[in-house]
Formats: sequence, structure tokens, C-alpha cells
Amino acid sequence: MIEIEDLSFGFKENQRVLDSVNVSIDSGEFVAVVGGNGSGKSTFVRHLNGLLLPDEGMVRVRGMDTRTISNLTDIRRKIGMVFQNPLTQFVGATVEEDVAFGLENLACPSSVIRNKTDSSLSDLGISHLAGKSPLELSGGQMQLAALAGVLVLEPECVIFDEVTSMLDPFSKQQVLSTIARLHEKGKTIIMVTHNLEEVHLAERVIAFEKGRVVYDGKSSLFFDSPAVSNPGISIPPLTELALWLQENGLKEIDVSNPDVNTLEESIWQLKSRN
Ligand SMILES: Nc1ncnc2c1ncn2[C@@H]1O[C@H](COP(=O)(O)OP(=O)(O)OP(=O)(O)O)[C@@H](O)[C@H]1O
Repeated sequence: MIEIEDLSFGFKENQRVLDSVNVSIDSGEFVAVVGGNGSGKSTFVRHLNGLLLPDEGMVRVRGMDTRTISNLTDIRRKIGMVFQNPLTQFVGATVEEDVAFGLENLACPSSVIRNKTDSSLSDLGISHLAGKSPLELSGGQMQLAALAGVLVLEPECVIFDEVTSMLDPFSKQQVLSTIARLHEKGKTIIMVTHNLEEVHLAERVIAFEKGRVVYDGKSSLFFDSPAVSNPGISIPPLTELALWLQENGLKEIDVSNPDVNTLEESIWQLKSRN
């Protein structure tokens, strides 16, 4: 669905924020994009819907080159994006008006706008917020309202750029389960995250360091790869414990998605063996 060939980019001359990136993403994939601060993650995903254009190389979405300006409307309908701070995304005075805005821009008939707006809000369980100002919402509600505005346009792929980083644990869980549900329904998901505990939700991980891809593969193998020793990639504590147990004799332990109960059982198992 998305092909990135030899993509290089800098905000200034002689700067390489992205350096010869080659990646291809298929329809229906769930990809986590990770890396330290300033490694190029946001710059990378902003290339996927033409918010930034390559200095060298190319990005194609369903065969459409992002450098061809006339392709951009179609590309942005195929790839929606939700940002860390949703306030930058709202244009309507109420949630409902905001969600309807994209459809109005496409000159849809008002009955279609009404139906699609209602179902986008109800799919995300936020119909009760329709009449509220986006400024009155909690962090999690804001993310879901911004997502409703993206999903109403029925994109094939949704990019989430660090959307959970400012949320409390409950809202974080709510947003993550919504993302997982979208993936189950067949959407292509690209999720930039600092939180490596979220990596197990994805099937594939792309890790960046200094604008280069240092890992591109299964999420289940990521924590065993040399990429995790890169600066800026910190292993979650439970994964670190799982890796330690694995190194100390429990070869069968699943390090990709460890939970407290399984780890406790594994510790007892190891104790009884020694
Ligand atoms: N608009 C901009 N103008 C100039 N430099 C920028 C701009 N946006 C990002 N940069 C620089 O590009 C580099 C990569 O930034 P980017 O936001 O892509 O990194 P990131 O991996 O997403 O980081 P973080 O995890 O901190 O959000 C950084 O050095 C950053 O300072």
C-alpha cells in the first residue's frame, strides 16, 4: 500500500533527518514506529501522507507519488493522521461540527454528513460528546473526537503519532483498545510510540536511530534484536525481567508480551528447577 524508496530529508541544507529509508507497508498491517527523541519518527510518518515531501527518493501511496501535488487530496483521503496534541486538529466549535467538517469540504449532501457523523461518533462510543466544545474534553475524549474526524472520511490507513503520551492510564487503555479494534476491522495502522510496552500490539516494528532504520521486523523478535541497545530505546521493566528469565534457563518464555502473572509463574518455575 505504501512504498518508500531511498527517502532522505532535512529541514535545513546539509541536514539528514531521514537518511536513505527503504520501507514498504502492506494493506492491513499494524506497524509500531519507535526510536529515541529526535530520531526521525514524526518526520518519517509526515512523509506518508505528503505533509512533508522527500528531498531525495520517493513515497508512493497506492502507486501515487506524494511529490505530484494533484495526488495529495486522494493520498490524504487514504491516509488519516491523529497527532499527539489533538487541539491542533480541531476546527469546529463542537465535536459534531468538527467531525462533519471534512465531509462538508468534500461537498457531501447534508443527509450523508448527518448519518456518517452520527455513526463515526457512535462507533467510538462518544455520541454523548457531540454537542460539546472540543476544548471541554478530557485528553482521552479529545483523542477519540480527533479520531472520529479522521475515520468519518473512511481512510484505509490511520497514523497515530504519539497519541497516548499525554494520557492517564485509563484513557490510554481506551485509545489503545480503539486502535486495536480498528486493526481487527482491517485498517492499516501505523503507530509512533515512545512507550515500548505498546509495541506488542503491533505485528511489526520499525525502529529509527539518527534518521536510519535500525530494525524492521516482527514485534515478537524486536526485544531480542541488537536494535534495543540503541540509545533512546529503553526496554520496559517487565520485558527486561522476561529477557533475564530467558537468559537464565527459561528458553520458552514469551518476551514479546509478558504479563505479571505469567512472569510470577515463570519465576516459581525457575526457582523449582534450581
Ligand atoms: N519543523 C522543524 N524544523 C526544523 N527541524 C525540525 C523540525 N521538526 C523536527 N525537526 C528536527 O528533526 C529531527 C527529527 O525530529 P522528529 O520530530 O522527526 O523526531 P522524533 O523521533 O519524532 O522525536 P520525538 O520522539 O522527540 O518526537 C530533530 O532533530 C528535530 O529537532
